[in-house]
Amino acid sequence: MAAMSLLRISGAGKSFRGLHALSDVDLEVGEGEIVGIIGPNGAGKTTLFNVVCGALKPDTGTVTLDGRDLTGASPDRIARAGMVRTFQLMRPFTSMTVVQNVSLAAQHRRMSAKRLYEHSLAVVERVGLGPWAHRLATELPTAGLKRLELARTLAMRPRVLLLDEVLAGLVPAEREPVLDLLAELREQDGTTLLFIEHIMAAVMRLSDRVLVLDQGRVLATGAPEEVTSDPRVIDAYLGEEPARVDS
Ligand SMILES: Nc1ncnc2c1ncn2[C@@H]1O[C@H](COP(=O)(O)OP(=O)(O)OP(=O)(O)O)[C@@H](O)[C@H]1O
Repeated sequence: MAAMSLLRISGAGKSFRGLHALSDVDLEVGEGEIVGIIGPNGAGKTTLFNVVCGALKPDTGTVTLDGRDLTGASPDRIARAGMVRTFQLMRPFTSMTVVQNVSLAAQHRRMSAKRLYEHSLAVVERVGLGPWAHRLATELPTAGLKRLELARTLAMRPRVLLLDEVLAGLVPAEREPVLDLLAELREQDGTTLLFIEHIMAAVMRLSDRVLVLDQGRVLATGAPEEVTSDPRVIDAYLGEEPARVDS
């Protein structure tokens, strides 16, 4: 790769009491690139996100963003450096409206109260929650909560956004607008995306490149068509449930 990578994960390893959740994982991601992360349950996908975003300190290896070493830094510092993740099961602050929940996430950006409100409202509208902006976040249906989680991360204006199964729990008709929004983030904002996803149709559509993890190791990496036709990937992951490719 000629251009310098924005995000560089090098030799990342993490064990839990002897279980190698992540072993010697290397990944370089260019600015504006979209990388899908797949693999069977327990492959280490979430652990990789946690190591990158500072929720876990890796036992080995380094994580750098734009040449800056962020290995083992706090999630807060990493977020300020421009890298944030979404959580699968987000719990909004119950007594707050949708826009207030988003404001809370953006607060560290040192804006005036008025500017913070406008910024948060714009993000809420961008993710399609405009009509819900002033309702309690707890009134949102699942699809709405997923959008709110996305909005909370977007409010931080990430350079690198890590998405943990943002499509899980959505019916196909609800997935489309989310996929469109993710593609738009790259097109309009140049946001770099890493996304863990089990829905292969989405992985195929969105990814420039796919990383396959298996038992904590990189099993394969390459263009979506390349990776999904790799016999080792079919064996370790896709083969179990061929229907995944179309689902
Ligand atoms: N905090 C922890 N303590 C102990 N073991 C853990 C911890 N977090 C993860 N593990 C183990 O590490 C391995 C990798 O888990 P991880 O959650 O990263 O996999 P995953 O690929 O995200 O799986 P899934 O698709 O099921 O979410 C699993 O065996 C898991 O049980």
